[in-house]
Amino acid sequence: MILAHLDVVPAPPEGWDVPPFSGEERDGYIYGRGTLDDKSCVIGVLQALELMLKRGYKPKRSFYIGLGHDEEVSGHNGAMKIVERLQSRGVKLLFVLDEGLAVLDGVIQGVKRPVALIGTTEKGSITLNLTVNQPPGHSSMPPEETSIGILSAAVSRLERNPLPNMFGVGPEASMFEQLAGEFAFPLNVMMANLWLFSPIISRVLERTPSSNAIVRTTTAITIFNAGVKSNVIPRMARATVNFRIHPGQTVTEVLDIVRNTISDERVEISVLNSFDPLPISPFDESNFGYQTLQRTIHSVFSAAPVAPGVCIGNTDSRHFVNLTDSIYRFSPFKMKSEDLSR
Ligand SMILES: CCCCCCCC/C=C\CCCCCCCC(=O)N[C@@H](CCSC)C(=O)O
Repeated sequence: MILAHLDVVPAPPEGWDVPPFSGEERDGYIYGRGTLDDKSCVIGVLQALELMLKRGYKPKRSFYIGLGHDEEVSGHNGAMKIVERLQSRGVKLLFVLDEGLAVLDGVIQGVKRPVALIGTTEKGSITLNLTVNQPPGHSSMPPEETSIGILSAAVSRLERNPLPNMFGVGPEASMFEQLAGEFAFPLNVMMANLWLFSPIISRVLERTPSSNAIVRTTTAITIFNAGVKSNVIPRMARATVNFRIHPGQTVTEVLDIVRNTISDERVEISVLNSFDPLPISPFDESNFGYQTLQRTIHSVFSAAPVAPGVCIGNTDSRHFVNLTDSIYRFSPFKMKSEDLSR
């Protein structure tokens, strides 16, 4: 089954080089909200179908295409409905391919050649609302601590105390072991001997946001709200925090750590949504899905070695776990380090 999604996150009008829905082509790039996530995969799938139809191609086995329309808001009415329908028909899938990792070109420090990473698992996620309620008042007679001050301190504690570096206890270690030969000396030796060098490698990886994301559960403060008037101390302050959970941890473990870090009963913690990291899909030589994907990647990006990786973002494919144990996340485009912020 091949998945992609049509929806995009909202586009604020300001801050764009070109209008966000123009799809303008400039210097070899298509600009527009959702170009990478996930229009490129949608168009890739549709163009491939069109080409196969034109050529009268007859596939050896049947396959499904699933195009979701609400991936960015958890896929409740898209992917989840597709899964329900397939389950009601008793369908089992050989493998699922969805968006995800890509051909990384200069993204992994120390690796010269572009490398294709197939996401064989996906991080979990937990989103929390932190709320502080304190008596409101006039700014001329402020109390020692306000709802805003208490919440800011809690949020700051979360940022200053990241969750532990878990490198070596998760599947990201397999990625570095398989790519060891791509690094120059002495990194190649270190990557091939993680049993000895993982303490050093783990410290290096946490220095940049993209590699930090694969060694730990990350903490991102995404919404912060309080106050409506400059001379009024508000009753309520609220922040939303999103954690992406490393495959070696669970929602429950993360929640316990967060409670201990905040350690302030005035901060009410409520869970907006959560799910554990996804199971690791097989990537051995006998696995049909992984091997098919690897062969196909080689035929298009011939210079790129292929390795399994951890998808740091979430995809619709997580809803398919009861239909197959083989779920792969790969978007067929090259990504450079400057593209990571796009
Ligand atoms: C050693 C360095 C490795 C660095 C790896 C970084 C590679 C980054 C490449 C791709 C990014 C992955 C993106 C996956 C697709 C994410 C899609 C998405 O945004 N999904 C939403 C879903 C929301 S569901 C509530 C999300 O927020 O994750």
